[in-house]
Amino acid sequence: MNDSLINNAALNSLTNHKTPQLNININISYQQFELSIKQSIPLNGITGVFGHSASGKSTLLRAIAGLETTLTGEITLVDTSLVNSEQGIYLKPEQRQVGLVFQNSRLFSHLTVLGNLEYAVKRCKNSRLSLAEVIKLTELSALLDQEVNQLSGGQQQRVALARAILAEPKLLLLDEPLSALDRHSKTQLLKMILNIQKQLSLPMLYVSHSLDELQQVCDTLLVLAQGKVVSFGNIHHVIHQLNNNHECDLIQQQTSLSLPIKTFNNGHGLTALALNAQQDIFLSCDQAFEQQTQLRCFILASDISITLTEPSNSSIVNHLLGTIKQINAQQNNVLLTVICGSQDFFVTISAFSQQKLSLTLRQQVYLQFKASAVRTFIH
Ligand SMILES: Nc1ncnc2c1ncn2[C@@H]1O[C@H](COP(=O)(O)OP(=O)(O)OP(=O)(O)O)[C@@H](O)[C@H]1O
Repeated sequence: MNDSLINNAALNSLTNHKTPQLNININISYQQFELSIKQSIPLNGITGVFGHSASGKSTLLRAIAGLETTLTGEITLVDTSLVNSEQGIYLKPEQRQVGLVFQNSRLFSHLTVLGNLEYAVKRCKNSRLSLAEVIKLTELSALLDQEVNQLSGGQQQRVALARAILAEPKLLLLDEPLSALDRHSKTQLLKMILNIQKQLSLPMLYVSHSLDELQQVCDTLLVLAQGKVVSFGNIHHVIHQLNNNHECDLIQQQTSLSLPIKTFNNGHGLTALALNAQQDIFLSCDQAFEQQTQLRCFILASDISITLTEPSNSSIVNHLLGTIKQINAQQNNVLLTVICGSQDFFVTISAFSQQKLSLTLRQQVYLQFKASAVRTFIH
């Protein structure tokens, strides 16, 4: 494990003792693969689980859900011991109060939507949530009489989500729930998942290959490589740490932001986000921003360029004054970390341009990027 990538300050604030935790300390050995995870995860909001293929993401979720029988160690969910191999504790999946939604929805194909949901209600021992409430949250009221095999992939995933929620889990595990869907359905379901998380205060662990998806909905990110944790903490901090991690080669280098919306529409189709008291960031306006006060967005490091003087005759709308904090050589490119106010921005330029502009540490520069370079995945 690369300890330098674990963001200790962020970790301490996240693992505040008042927040209930999922404590994991487990080993799983397959012939060709070993998973070795020791991590406390605060049970608030959505925690993303990210990593290359075969890094152990699904194995971790399966271990928490009780579907991996060969593990040793401990898993504690709040104050319930799910696994303690020394004490011989190994709760069955149905005893864990952990819900699981997979990539394919695994519904009962011989039942209608309502039949699938009623089955979940019958199996649930609690009754905090009403069926009507869950149908509303998952927007299934128009589909109740339909056979599930007549539904689209996105509709089936909504039924799977509803069924998992109806079991009233303490933790919901989502394993690539959107990977088979088109972008429109992904956006719709991501919004729904966010809303459900907030309405029910239901903590979630969300596995995805797509950093764009995770960046939009997760508060915390856990990054795995070869069965081990390489990074954990606040989503923006972790993404920024990964920018400088050559070995991982996991992400497109980027600046990840959550910013307040200052002006929804400036009259020219641009939305202004408040970076700080002096500086705004403009992006193309979307009707959905009108409902929001805060926006998650990201800017690829390759979409930002550097000038030494403030551009006054440019069509590019975003110009930010900043100071070079770090210069990281990467083959023919350099990754610059430039601090603007208190926000780090990441910029890749060619080594040739760095030489041409004689860029050095602590130098003041202007960053420039188009409104269209400020990206959002869902609104
Ligand atoms: N039952 C098993 N027996 C042997 N090896 C297994 C078993 N289950 C998983 N593995 C191995 O464990 C490794 C991790 O698999 P896992 O499915 O957890 O990865 P992942 O990060 O979820 O990958 P992907 O993103 O491709 O779904 C893989 O090399 C896989 O072959």
